[in-house]
Amino acid sequence: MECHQSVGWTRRVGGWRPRRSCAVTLHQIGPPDPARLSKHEGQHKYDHGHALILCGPPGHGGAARLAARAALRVGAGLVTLACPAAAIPENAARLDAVMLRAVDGGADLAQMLTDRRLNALCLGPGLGLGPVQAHLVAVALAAGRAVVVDADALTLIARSPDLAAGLHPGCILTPHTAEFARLFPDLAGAVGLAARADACRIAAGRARATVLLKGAETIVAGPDGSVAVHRATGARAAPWLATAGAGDVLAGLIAGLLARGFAPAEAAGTAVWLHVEAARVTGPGLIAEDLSEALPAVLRALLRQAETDSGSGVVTG
Ligand SMILES: NC(=O)C1=CN([C@@H]2O[C@H](COP(=O)(O)OP(=O)(O)OC[C@H]3O[C@@H](n4cnc5c(N)ncnc54)[C@H](O)[C@@H]3O)[C@@H](O)[C@H]2O)[C@@H](O)CC1
Ligand SMILES: Nc1ncnc2c1ncn2[C@@H]1O[C@H](COP(=O)(O)OP(=O)(O)O)[C@@H](O)[C@H]1O
Repeated sequence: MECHQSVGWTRRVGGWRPRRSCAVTLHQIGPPDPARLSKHEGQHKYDHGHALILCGPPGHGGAARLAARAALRVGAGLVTLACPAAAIPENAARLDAVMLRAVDGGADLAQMLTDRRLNALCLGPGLGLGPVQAHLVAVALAAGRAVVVDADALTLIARSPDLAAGLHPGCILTPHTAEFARLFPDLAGAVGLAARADACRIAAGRARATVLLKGAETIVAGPDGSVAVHRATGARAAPWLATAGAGDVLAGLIAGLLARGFAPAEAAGTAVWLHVEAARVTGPGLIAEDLSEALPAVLRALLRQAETDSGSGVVTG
């Protein structure tokens, strides 16, 4: 899709401004390559990575649990939920395949991250907005892992230039419109696809990270200036995604794909497509819990199509 929008920045009085009037290609995010999502004979769980999902205090764990289950469903080999010790009983009662570790602050997290096999983190869903959580975000960013920065972690970063300075190219920021406005107030208010894409591209350059701006038209912009869009409109409409926790599931999907070794922009685009496809498979009545449960059918259909296209007719997955 050809889209008239700016490329590059120019310095003007009052700060950086996008350069206008160049035409760049806004890539459409389509179905992922099934070969990237399959698992092969002879591989073991550590070949598919280990995602760590940070969780908030007792009574606030639902969002992180949704993310953790999505990370596991999309194929991360292992997923661990790190929560305050006081929240272990609640989470243990609600989780089986997802593992649990007590993390009461930044020092505990730093100790845990000495295990290099924990290769992807998810920060923010239901995390909380206090100083303990801010320290967790600082430690997680400093660890230099692939990181999904969502929900409360975005709000903390918007409040703290020091935290924002810790962002790096391994980060994927996943704001909804209000979170985007908190992070980038001067870029908020863009109306229309081209303007939103432009705002997202500038934000990614500024953050030195991938930015995924959520909505019926979701934009994924990389720090290298690349921009892509997934349009859940028309034949791919998914209005039942407007439900509490859908964004937490998306964050978990991205974290799971990062654990599997996907690069940030590829993880973001693949997750957005799978998320919408899972919503479309489920249809009316969808709640966030349904998205992960719909994933096996979505993945199987993708893999079956690939087998049919290659002519073998055998689904190996
Ligand atoms: N089941 C759960 O445990 C859930 C927990 N959640 C957690 O609740 C915390 C607060 O997240 P919220 O996003 O609700 O709240 P926020 O504190 O980020 O802000 C929500 C406000 O932003 C406005 N807004 C504008 N555009 C919006 C958009 N596109 N999407 C959403 N809000 C928009 C809304 O009107 C609302 O007043 C996070 O930690 C989040 O992870 C939510 O994700 C919902 C589900
Ligand atoms: N009308 C819609 N059409 C398509 N996708 C939508 C629609 N409304 C919301 N979504 C998607 O659902 C998710 C909602 O995320 P978010 O706003 O963070 O909610 P929550 O914080 O409750 O998880 C995003 O991925 C967004 O793109």
